[in-house]
Amino acid sequence: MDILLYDNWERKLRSFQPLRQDWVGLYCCGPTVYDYAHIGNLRTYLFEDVLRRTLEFNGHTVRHVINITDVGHLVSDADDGEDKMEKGSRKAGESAWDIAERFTVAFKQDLHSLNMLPPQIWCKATDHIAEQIAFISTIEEKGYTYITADGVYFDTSKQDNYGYLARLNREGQEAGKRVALGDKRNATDFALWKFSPAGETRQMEWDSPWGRGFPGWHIECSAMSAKYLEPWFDIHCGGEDHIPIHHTNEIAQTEACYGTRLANFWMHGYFLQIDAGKMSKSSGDFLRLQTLIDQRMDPLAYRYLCLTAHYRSQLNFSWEALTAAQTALQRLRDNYLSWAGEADTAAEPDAGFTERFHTEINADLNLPRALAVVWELAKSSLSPAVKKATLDRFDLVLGLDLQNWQPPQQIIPDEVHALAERRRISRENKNWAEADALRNELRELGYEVEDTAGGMTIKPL
Ligand SMILES: Nc1ncnc2c1ncn2[C@@H]1O[C@H](COP(=O)(O)OP(=O)(O)OP(=O)(O)O)[C@@H](O)[C@H]1O
Ligand SMILES: [Zn+2]
Repeated sequence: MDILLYDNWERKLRSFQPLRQDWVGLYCCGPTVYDYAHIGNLRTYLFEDVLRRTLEFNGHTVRHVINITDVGHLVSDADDGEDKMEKGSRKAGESAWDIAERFTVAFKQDLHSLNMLPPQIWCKATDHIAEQIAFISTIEEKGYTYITADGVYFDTSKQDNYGYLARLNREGQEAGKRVALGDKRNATDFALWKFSPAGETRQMEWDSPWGRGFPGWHIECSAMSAKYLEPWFDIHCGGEDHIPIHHTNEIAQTEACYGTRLANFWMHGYFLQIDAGKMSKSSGDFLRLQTLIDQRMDPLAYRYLCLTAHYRSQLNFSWEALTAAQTALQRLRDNYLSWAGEADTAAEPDAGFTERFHTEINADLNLPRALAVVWELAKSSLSPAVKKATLDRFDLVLGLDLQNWQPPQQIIPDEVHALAERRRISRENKNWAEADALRNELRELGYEVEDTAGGMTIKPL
């Protein structure tokens, strides 16, 4: 079945055809690890996870790469200001290397809690300084760079189609920003390598042919995607904010270096909003996955919530919407569990429902409509065994981990524990009448004690 995906380069739905027979290259711009990820960032990774699962559902083998930006992403996307890592390090009172490690671990844990498939390749910017320097050297040899007092810059006027992804109006930008150009030749020029500030030692800095310093933010993605995929690969993803600067500049670099525009498809996840504004790490006021868990929300309820909105529309977060998602997820789990309990034989997924679900996910990941198919399946008159088998198949894409869900263990009140303990002591003292009376008292409270070789267990009746 054809897969239609919205390609932001051509600004239209295109039929997806892999560039190679053996794998599909999928590169997703990763987090800048100066703080915890917020649930907005995680929405983008959830969209990418569903994309990967959809490709796999269609029989493709995906080579999925996520990078970790642990150096070079400046506070301003216009290559000004402090490195977010150095700033985060000061705020946390820890070294930049330590916060990078700590927030990378936390990020991977978040992906795991949301049941995202780990990429085959994780790669971090600071492990690939040599590759980035080599990349810049090639661009320099090809005549696309110039050097200013603070770094090596990419001269965007050398490329006729610079900014095509974002449909940038370059003349307008030049006119508007001329005053703030500094040493840059064009408003859209960007840093490939920044020099360490004179007289200062940064925590993260390296020698290079141009001087001691650190790579610009965009070069890591061009260098690492070429290394782990190819200079020209299938699908490149990120959040919608990456379109005008980060992805535009990645394309410029790769085109200058290899003469290809990096990826065949450019796909972007739209923002999670809060109070009608973008949820943002830099604003300091954001919700983490842990914040939701602290409010007794299941991380997979957030996954469900994200599935209810198309990735190309913004989603406004509210606690009401999350609670509704948690209720819906729980209903689905209860349904699934009851089918699993009734199904005495294994069955094949229903072909008609599977085809409809497949059609929706292949229509540019229309998960809201795919979820509607799920609920129709739940209400259908199919046998429990077939419903379960069909939903198992769908869950390969939904990623709600239905198979592994267990009803939470009931919490046994202290009073019941205390009675059971008294009964244990009565038995130890061979006071059988008292032990029996206590057993009856426990039954009246709705609990059964069982004496086992290893002690006793208490179960609700
Ligand atoms: N509110 C949001 N909703 C969805 N995706 C987002 C949101 N904010 C950022 N993203 C995406 O999350 C991914 C990780 O971004 P990154 O860690 O670089 O965030 P950041 O730019 O440092 O943080 P912020 O923009 O929140 O200050 C990127 O693909 C980015 O486009
Ligand atoms: Zn990137």
